[in-house]
Amino acid sequence: MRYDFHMNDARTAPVIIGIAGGSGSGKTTVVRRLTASLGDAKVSVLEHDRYYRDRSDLRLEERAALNYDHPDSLETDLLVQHVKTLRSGEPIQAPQYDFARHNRLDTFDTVQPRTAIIVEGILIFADAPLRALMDVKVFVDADDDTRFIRRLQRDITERGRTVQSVIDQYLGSVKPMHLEFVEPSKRYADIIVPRGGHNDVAIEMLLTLARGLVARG
Ligand SMILES: Nc1ncnc2c1ncn2[C@@H]1O[C@H](COP(=O)(O)OP(=O)(O)O)[C@@H](O)[C@H]1O
Ligand SMILES: O=c1ccn([C@@H]2O[C@H](COP(=O)(O)O)[C@@H](O)[C@H]2O)c(=O)[nH]1
Repeated sequence: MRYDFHMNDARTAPVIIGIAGGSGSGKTTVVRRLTASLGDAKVSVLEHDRYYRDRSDLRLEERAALNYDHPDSLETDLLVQHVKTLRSGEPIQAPQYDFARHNRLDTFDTVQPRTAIIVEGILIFADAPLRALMDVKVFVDADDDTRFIRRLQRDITERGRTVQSVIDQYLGSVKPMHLEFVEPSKRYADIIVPRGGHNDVAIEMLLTLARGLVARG
């Protein structure tokens, strides 16, 4: 079978796979399965989350009150530049982000150019220049209540939040921004994975596609 998408047949550039979906939908789970299937040596992952803007100008309480689900909260231009750099075969310095303190760290991770570049995040399909770089666009879907429950558990155990703060943030910004920006961006997906990161049939099909693309690289 031949996969054309919008890429050249004589591929030398890496295949760029976008994994989008609402918060708690299972994106990270899908990325892990792709990485395990293709092999660490062939895959680099760039999380859009790394590119939340630096707001050291604000106090922690002020940063905690910001809307982190609007596209303007992210430095997407820098991510676009980094994806282009990786595509041209050069490594990049990806920013590190501290979710507990809602701020960029002043340390970076070196990300190497590899055969497959996975770009992951809630808002990656909401940005036209970023979308244009992707060869395959996957949207991981899950019911809103399921996503909220997962987020509640994750934010309390991993991101230092209280139950009330997760509820307030969800109702104040996560849910309205999801409806305004994330859900409508699903229309750009080539593949939609229903029921999140543990949908074995859908994920197996995605892995077969990805292995085929990487083998051509
Ligand atoms: N289909 C599923 N059924 C049950 N738990 C799931 C499923 N998909 C993901 N999870 C769990 O839900 C949590 C959030 O998934 P994750 O992949 O981190 O979401 P995201 O990266 O989209 O925020 C994780 O603890 C993960 O193990
Ligand atoms: O400082 C921050 C930055 C982001 N968030 C929230 O993170 C999620 C996106 O992460 P997922 O892993 O996709 O859930 C987004 O909904 C932001 O609300 C934050 O709380 N604080």
